[in-house]
Amino acid sequence: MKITRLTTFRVPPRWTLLKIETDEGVTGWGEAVIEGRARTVEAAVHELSELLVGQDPARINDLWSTMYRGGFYRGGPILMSAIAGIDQALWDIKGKVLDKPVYELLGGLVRDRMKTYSWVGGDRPGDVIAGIGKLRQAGFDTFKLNGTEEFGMLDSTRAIDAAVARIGEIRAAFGTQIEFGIDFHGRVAAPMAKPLLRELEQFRPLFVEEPVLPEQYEHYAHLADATFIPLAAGERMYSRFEFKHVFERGGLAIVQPDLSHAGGITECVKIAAMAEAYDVAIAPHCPLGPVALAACLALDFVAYNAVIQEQSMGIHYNEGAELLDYVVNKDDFHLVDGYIAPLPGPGLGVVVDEERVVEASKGAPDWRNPLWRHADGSVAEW
Ligand SMILES: O=C(O)[C@H](O)[C@@H](O)[C@@H](O)[C@H](O)CO
Ligand SMILES: [Mg+2]
Repeated sequence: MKITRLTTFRVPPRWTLLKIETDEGVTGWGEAVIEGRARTVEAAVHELSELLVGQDPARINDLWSTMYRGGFYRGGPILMSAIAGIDQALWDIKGKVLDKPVYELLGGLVRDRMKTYSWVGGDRPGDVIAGIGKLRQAGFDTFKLNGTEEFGMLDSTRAIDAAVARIGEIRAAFGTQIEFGIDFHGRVAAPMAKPLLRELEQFRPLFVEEPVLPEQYEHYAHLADATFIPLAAGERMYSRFEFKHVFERGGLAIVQPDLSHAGGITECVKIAAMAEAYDVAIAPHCPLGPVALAACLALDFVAYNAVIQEQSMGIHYNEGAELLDYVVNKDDFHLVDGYIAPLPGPGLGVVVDEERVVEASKGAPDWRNPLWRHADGSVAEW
């Protein structure tokens, strides 16, 4: 079998679906995107296709090494997201050829169902109480919200109190009937992370995510020494070669690689194994589409230390399309009490509605994240 063509479809809300075709009619799908730089990753995919067309899609490990090592420069969000989407599609092809779900090819199920969580509150953690109430009726009991709005390197007591009050409202409204992670989203700098974590400790969040920016990863260990709140990060780390620094220094209780940013299934299976060796849990990041989620689930069902899965149903980014809009086998993604069963189909287990994808790709908007500024006019981390 030979790879014949790679086609990319930038579609609302902000995803890029990649289709890899072969000379025997088997096609695989992946999701190759960095949110906000879709065209850049798309260009990287088509540059990498020079290494793929004419090759045997079964040789995923060699194709992965060729893409990662063959171009001299390596790593980072653009190249690793391009490789990730291609890797997902190659695993999809392999599973379809062998008529097996990817998790079977990776050693079979380690669990019968996977816990998921749902976002509430949006960019500016607004009315999360109503959001949680609504989602609880859908069976969710675990949520994630942004912990702050713009936050200065040295911010006021009032800013800390506002963040704390919002979390306090959640516990007051729902007690311990629910769990929630708080995403600092990299908005909080090292000087403010410790005081903010201290004030939030009383509410026992499930985790605090990106407590500082990923390039400040050496602070994770210090922050972990100062708080009992489990710390999580990883969506802006792109390979096992980055994660190793975090494992060696410690500080993260949970790592959150994104299966569409950190090199795909091939790479994230390795990251999960490294994490387990350090007794670190894995909770794959996935604010994206159905193929990215299916790739996460392929990992979740084979990694012992996978603890919870982000999924984007109803997420504040999904304007113009919802998680399952491009999926034919929607029922396979049905959640029961927030849990999802293994996708039964071969490969990644997603039947893509190609006609809908092609239609949606016509004139797809270029999504950009907001550019925030502090009161003094300086750029604020979004
Ligand atoms: O935890 C999450 O889902 C992420 O922080 C998410 O908000 C961002 O990755 C966003 O998708 C970037 O455009
Ligand atoms: Mg996050």
